[in-house]
Amino acid sequence: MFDTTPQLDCAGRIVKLDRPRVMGIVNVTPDSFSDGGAHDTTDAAIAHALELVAQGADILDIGGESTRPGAADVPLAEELRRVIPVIEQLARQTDVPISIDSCKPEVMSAAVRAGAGMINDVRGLRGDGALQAAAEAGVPVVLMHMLGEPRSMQDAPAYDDVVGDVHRFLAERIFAAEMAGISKKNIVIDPGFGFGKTTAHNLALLAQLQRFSELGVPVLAGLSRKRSIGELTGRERASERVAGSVAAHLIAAQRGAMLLRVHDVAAMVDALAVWNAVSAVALPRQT
Ligand SMILES: Nc1nc2ncc(COP(=O)(O)OP(=O)(O)O)nc2c(=O)[nH]1
Repeated sequence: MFDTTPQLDCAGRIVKLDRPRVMGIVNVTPDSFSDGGAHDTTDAAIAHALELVAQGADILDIGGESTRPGAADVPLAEELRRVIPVIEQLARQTDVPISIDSCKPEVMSAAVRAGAGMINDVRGLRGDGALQAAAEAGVPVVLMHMLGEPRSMQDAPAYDDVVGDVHRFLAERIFAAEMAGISKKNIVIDPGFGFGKTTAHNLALLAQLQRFSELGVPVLAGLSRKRSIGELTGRERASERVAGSVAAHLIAAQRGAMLLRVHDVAAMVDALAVWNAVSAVALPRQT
């Protein structure tokens, strides 16, 4: 019997989308908003990545440049220095698919050559050469919505209709990716929580997340430890936003998200264990 379950083929490493999957965040940066400096050497990043695998991560997302509001650009050579050794060594130590979180086409290409099987671009492949690099890499891509640039995106974000505007943007990026030769089965979309959005905007996007599944590709949600979670819970410190982040990602899963991008993998895996068990319960037929 042919298995028709959707899946992502990440350079031979398969992510089955039969249930929400957990993407573990590995920031090889000194300044990431919630864990900057914690894993910013090759050895520390690899150790952290393997810990996330042990906690149940289905994908690892390796990033060498912070995208937090106000973040400075990282030069190409420095970003390559940060992420490529991690990906090369990690790919030999785990079978878990590896995603590269970068906007630079040269980093995307080098990362895939080094063993990455997914490209995650917070700019939705809008950079010069990014679509071509991703098409040539032939791996799944995550297209995310961002309003403006990290430096200024949170200054005063405004939309006529945030859900409609983000929906249109992502539909356009899917079209652009397909025109560049990227197969639709290799496309994931992401509304970009916190990337040029107020908490009200993020709540509208989460409340109506189901609408994005209309675009016919898997949806990724990334709310982990973000400022909006802090505002809603009163948790000033990012590391104290685990429960709020898990709650938000469960709501995202309930509204169609198939990939959940989180720092706190063990907590998310436990929450999904309960969610999956309830989802598997056969409901009495409505008479
Ligand atoms: N697809 C996707 N990628 C992302 N990359 C980075 C961040 C920001 O989180 P983090 O990586 O923890 O922080 P920083 O960018 O400061 O390293 N959020 C997303 C997201 O929501 N979706």
